[in-house]
Amino acid sequence: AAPPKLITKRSEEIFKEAQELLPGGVNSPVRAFRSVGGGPIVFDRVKGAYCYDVDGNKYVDYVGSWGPAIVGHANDEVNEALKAQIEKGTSFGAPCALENVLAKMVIDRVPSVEMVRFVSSGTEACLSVLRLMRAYTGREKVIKFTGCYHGHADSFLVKAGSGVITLGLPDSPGVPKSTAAATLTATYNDLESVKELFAANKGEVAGVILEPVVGNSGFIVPTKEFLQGLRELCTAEGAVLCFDEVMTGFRIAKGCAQEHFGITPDLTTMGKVIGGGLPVGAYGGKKEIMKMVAPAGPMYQAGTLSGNPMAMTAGIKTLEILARPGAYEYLEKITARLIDGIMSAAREHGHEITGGNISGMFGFFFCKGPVHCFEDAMAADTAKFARFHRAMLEEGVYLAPSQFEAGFTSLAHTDEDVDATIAAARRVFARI
Ligand SMILES: Cc1ncc(COP(=O)(O)O)c(CN[C@@H](CN)CCC(=O)O)c1O
Repeated sequence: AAPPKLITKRSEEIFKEAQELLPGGVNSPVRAFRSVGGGPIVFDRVKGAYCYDVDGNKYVDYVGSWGPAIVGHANDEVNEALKAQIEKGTSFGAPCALENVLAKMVIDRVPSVEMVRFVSSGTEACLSVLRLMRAYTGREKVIKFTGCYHGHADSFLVKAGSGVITLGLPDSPGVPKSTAAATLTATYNDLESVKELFAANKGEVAGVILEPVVGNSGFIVPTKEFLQGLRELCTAEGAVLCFDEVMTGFRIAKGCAQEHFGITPDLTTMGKVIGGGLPVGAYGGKKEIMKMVAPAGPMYQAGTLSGNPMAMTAGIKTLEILARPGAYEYLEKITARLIDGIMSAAREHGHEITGGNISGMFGFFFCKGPVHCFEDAMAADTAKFARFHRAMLEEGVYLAPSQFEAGFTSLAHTDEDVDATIAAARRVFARI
């Protein structure tokens, strides 16, 4: 059957103008659709599981603003709470009780986090935690993993995963060689590669940072042995273990990926979900380490809008909704059905595919698999992914515009949405 005709005239006009105003026409690279081709869809509004573009088209949205929209876009309860707060002002630049409320909710849910500092993005949380690892240990080197992305601070743009890899730039221009030199890169799910780095840099490694479930090379799950091994290695080497839970936090489980796998990091970074769609990042962990942070301790870190009452309000309401009975069971049920349906549809039409989900985070690769690390993910047929992405847009399904990104569901996605998506995938796999 011929694909439905998708009218995107207004999107094209707006994006054309944007390209004269914003680098690449966007304020974040992945939004430009460069790795899937075709022009991006310009959103007019979002609600629940759906996004609506400026040409009046409606899509089931599996990006959800890259994670924050876990209780559904423009959730009525979140909006009500924000409307009430806005009357009291959007930013104080002074202490506010709401910061204590969200901090207590985070600390209650994540036992390894005894103290937390709010910032305004995941990048800010990760660059702060890097400085904290170094301040706490007095060491300078850090170990990260190929294909993991921790925001765009200089030290992390060394074989970063999201964005940089999608744009095919393994190292970003502008990152000083001296800075990059202090970042060691290992292979995900490969404990030997980490041991080698520790051995080659004896006593110099401040810490190890990783995505405890990778979302920035596509969806890649760690083995429990890998996480357990990292935990033991860091303890033995006197290095700090940091889980970057900006994407996995409060999505993989109520207590984050660290609860799901039963492994306890020393520090955790968070973002996305805890802002409920407003700008929030956070880093936290053992009091002994967090007490290094100014003004309690000597490590400086600050932010004008850190902990602002609007962002705290959205985060508080979002975590409240997620704490209701059955929330995570629901995310697991609909997301497992979605990814199983997509993979069955692919196989029915002879397409190689591998993938999976944990709770409301999922992903798939167009290759035989299994995919244990970024190097494995590079086998994926990205040209096929691009065709699939565009064809699914024509069917009214909005997927992450890169093979090297994960997908996200929400409490607003229904069985009907999932069934419609699987039916669309079946039609598309028959013709791509
Ligand atoms: C594990 C992890 N750590 C840190 C970050 C950076 O967070 P932000 O600075 O974008 O809030 C992210 C941001 N994720 C990307 C999605 N690949 C955000 C989308 C974008 O870059 O536009 C992340 O996934």
